Amino acid sequence: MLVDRSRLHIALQRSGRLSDLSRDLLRESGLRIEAGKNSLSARAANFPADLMFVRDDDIPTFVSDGACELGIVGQNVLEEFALGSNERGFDVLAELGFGQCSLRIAAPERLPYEGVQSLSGQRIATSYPRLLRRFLDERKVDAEVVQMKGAVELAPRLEIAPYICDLVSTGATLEANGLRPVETVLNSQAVLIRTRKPLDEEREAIAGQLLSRIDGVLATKESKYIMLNASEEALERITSLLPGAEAPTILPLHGRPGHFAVHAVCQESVFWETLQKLKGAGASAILVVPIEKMML
Ligand SMILES: Nc1ncnc2c1ncn2[C@@H]1O[C@H](COP(=O)(O)OP(=O)(O)OP(=O)(O)O)[C@@H](O)[C@H]1O
Ligand SMILES: O=P(O)(O)OC[C@H]1O[C@H](OP(=O)(O)OP(=O)(O)O)[C@H](O)[C@@H]1O
Ligand SMILES: [Mg+2]
Repeated sequence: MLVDRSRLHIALQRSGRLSDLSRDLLRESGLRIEAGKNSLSARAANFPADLMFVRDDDIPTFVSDGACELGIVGQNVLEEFALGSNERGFDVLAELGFGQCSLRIAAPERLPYEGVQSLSGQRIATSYPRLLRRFLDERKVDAEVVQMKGAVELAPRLEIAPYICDLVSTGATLEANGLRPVETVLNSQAVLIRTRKPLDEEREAIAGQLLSRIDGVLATKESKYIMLNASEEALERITSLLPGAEAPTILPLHGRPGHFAVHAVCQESVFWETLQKLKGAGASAILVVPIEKMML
């Protein structure tokens, strides 16, 4: 079947750390996706979008070429790709808050390390040669970059290179291989990207619809709806304590003159400390409830 250009094409990782979370985000945005683990593509049953399940390394190319209008990929893969191309063919639309990891240089536990100059004249194994080279150049360190496709943590044991530069999140893989992180090259998370190639009017409208739903999903993840009661004198202090709430609604409480209900959408995390401060400022009957959907 040829590509249906009346639909939107979204490139997602087929199988790996970002796969389930990318699909979840689209599902939360209302797309009904019925695809088995082995499918290479899927049609959203209730939205004019087709999902393409590919290797994450291919996503920046597909989106830059316009083969897929949108894609979800880690900043690490995206920036490595961008450093190797003359023109930027994509725009980053949103940071998605999952797939957090860092590209870090690590050294064997037994090797002393006294800052980046310790890397001078040394070999460093990595799957991210361009990001690593940029890091070294910016610090005027002359080291040899050895490229590996995977299992980079094995390089010191195999005497391929004493240092490595690879993705780290918990640090468990480094520790299991007798390594410790010494430098951070890039902090990364999954991002939503779109092609810079112009879309026709119809697909621009479909993309706009999906993007506003995704914005809504991302906003609700952090947001909470707060309700509380307070006396008139305490209102100013209490509203100033509400995190990320712009214009709270203030309603008189029936049968309690001088007392009000305050309702607000807080677009930042609401911690126990905040609730304690609100209580200390005179708030009572404080309720914090999750928000299911939001369209800004
Ligand atoms: N330990 C980690 N914790 C959190 N996120 C990670 C971690 N390792 C990698 N990631 C993020 O998830 C992305 C995908 O990682 P994964 O290991 O599934 O990639 P891959 O093996 O290259 O997969 P593919 O088969 O698609 O090429 C990485 O590019 C990075 O953005
Ligand atoms: O700091 P940690 O939590 O231990 O995570 C780090 C590991 O995660 C990634 O590999 P992954 O497990 O995704 O396998 P891969 O080799 O297939 O990329 C990365 O390449 C590290 O090896
Ligand atoms: Mg890959």
